[in-house]
Amino acid sequence: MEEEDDCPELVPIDSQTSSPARQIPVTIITGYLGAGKTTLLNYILTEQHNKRIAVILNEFGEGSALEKSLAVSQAGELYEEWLELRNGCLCCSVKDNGLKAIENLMEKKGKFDYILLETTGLADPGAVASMFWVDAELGSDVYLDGIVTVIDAKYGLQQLKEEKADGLVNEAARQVALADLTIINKTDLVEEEELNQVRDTVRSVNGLVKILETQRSRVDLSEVLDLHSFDFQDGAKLAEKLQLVKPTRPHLDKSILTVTFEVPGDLCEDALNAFIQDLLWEKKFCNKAGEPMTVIRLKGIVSFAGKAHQVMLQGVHELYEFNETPQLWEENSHTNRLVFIGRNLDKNILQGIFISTVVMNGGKK
Ligand SMILES: Nc1nc2c(ncn2[C@@H]2O[C@H](COP(=O)(O)OP(=O)(O)OP(=O)(O)O)[C@@H](O)[C@H]2O)c(=O)[nH]1
Ligand SMILES: [Zn+2]
Repeated sequence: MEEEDDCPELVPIDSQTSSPARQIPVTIITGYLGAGKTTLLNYILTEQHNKRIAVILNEFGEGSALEKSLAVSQAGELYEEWLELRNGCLCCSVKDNGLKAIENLMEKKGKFDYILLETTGLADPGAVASMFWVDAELGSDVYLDGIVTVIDAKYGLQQLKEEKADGLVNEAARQVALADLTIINKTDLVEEEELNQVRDTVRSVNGLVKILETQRSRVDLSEVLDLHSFDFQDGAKLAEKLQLVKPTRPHLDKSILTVTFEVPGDLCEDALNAFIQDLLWEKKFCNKAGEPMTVIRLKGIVSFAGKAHQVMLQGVHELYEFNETPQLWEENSHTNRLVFIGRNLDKNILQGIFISTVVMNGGKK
């Protein structure tokens, strides 16, 4: 988000003043136009009766000063709340009004157990995800549980392949790149062969993502809710997952893909900050063709010199953070694992820069 720069500095609120209430998970449901997002929401609402679920049928990301509604469902009843997204910087507008609206609503209607947020088909879920993430540090009532991307089995491939003018990132592919879970929906409309192509293409973009296949978005709810995708308490789970990631081969032109590498040793924290900022913010690193590498999603488990615990690295767009996990390193087996999802990524170049600038002693023992 270019607008980021215009945001006022946020000052941490004294966390002592707010009671240490349980945080409420937010799942972002995204996906291209007509893929089946609303169908999924409705399915979850009818299936899930034990949770008080708030649904934000919102068009965050469109950026215009329109009135937006916030629908809350409880035991089959639907409340609707209107909120106004004032003009101005998108991230501030979404952050201030979106989060405030949720918090106001909770004050009025009591706490929810869960929040589902449907973005518009063309929205960049990264921008929406950022609002919850940034606020987490400020002691927000809510936290981001995961990003779910619904894909149309029939038109998904075409949508993923569409080339954007001026080399802009294809929105459908970006949604897949950011997803923690993808749901390939409308499988009734395609033959096996076509479905395989969609699945392979999704996998080619995102080597980490879990893929489900559905009709009418009917999923096992336990596979969609409470993913804890950003939960650093669960560092072991991410470490395990990262080990299984395979680098992907591009299926699409100008495509987004996943690269991953494993490097032994300890890292210098300042150097890692510099590396990530050069990569995410400055776009300083280029592939062999001289095109700047663009990272949309970043995950890792790393070892900082002098720290006994494993550290989780998470990045969405231009935001990233490190968090110490409860996991301790085993003696002499400090292995840094990183996964990058983005465009124009060249694994060898990236790994080379990483080893020479971030790993202590340039990776030499
Ligand atoms: N054949 C078929 N149609 C489906 C399936 N799932 C949803 N649909 C239909 O596809 C259309 C779009 O579904 P929605 O759930 O509204 O999709 P959406 O992603 O919310 O759409 P937008 O909000 O407009 O971007 C509706 O007419 C659904 O009834 C499916 O599995 N098979
Ligand atoms: Zn919809």
